[in-house]
Amino acid sequence: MALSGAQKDRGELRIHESMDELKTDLADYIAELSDVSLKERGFFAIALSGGSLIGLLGKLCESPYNKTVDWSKWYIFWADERVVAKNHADSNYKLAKDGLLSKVPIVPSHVHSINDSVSAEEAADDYEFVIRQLVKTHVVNVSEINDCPKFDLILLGLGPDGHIASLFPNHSALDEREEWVTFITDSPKPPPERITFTLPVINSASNVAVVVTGEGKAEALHLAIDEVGPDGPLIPARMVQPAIGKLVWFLDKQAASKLENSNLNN
Ligand SMILES: O=C1O[C@H](COP(=O)(O)O)[C@@H](O)[C@H](O)[C@H]1O
Repeated sequence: MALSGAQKDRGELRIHESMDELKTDLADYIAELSDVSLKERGFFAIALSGGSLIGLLGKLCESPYNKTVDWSKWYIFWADERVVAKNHADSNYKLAKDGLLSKVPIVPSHVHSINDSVSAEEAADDYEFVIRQLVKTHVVNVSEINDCPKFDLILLGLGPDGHIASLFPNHSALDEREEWVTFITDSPKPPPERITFTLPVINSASNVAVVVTGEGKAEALHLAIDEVGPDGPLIPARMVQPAIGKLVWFLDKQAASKLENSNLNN
């Protein structure tokens, strides 16, 4: 049985007893958001991350989701991508293709991966251009409070250093306020060249889910969620603060083990 509760200003915490429970809850949550978006506006624009997240989405390829989800209306984006060839082991696209996209009937032209044949800077510019075109056709909604795209759902992982997408601690990319997609060439985690959604885009989404498992992320999760005082470190995950949208944390017990309030009850 999952523990669920709201943490003041830090969104909803869902702490799961087992990986199986977490995966089912995550699949239910995504399928439900997809239904709501399709009813409301006819499209579901979802941005994926890479890393361990994809392995946790596996239930979506299974019954009942593979039959009940209307995959034909899904539009896939990446909250961040490594600037490597699409068939490279480090590619977030490859990870998602192998683990999810090749197993469900998503329309190939709805899969918006980055241009892997140009520099990181050009890839970021190209990706932003693509999103701008899709905002014009309403495939991606636009925020009512700024001119940012409003993705129906952005799925994020969390690095042990507190990074989300490819926004790393103390990196100048965290200060980007104009661009929707930016690039870095000095990622502390290899590979060095990456593109990433900026904080304004992440915080303009209708829904943001951060999926975190394992003891190795417990300290970062504590710093992301608990009160750390004015002198505490401001890690990127703490800057995930949707302006209007809903923030949900999908956690296992190990990741939640350092939270001050991990015995949440509604
Ligand atoms: O490099 C990245 O790391 C984060 C976290 O990955 P994880 O394997 O520790 O879950 C991931 O969310 C991001 O998309 C990826 O590019």
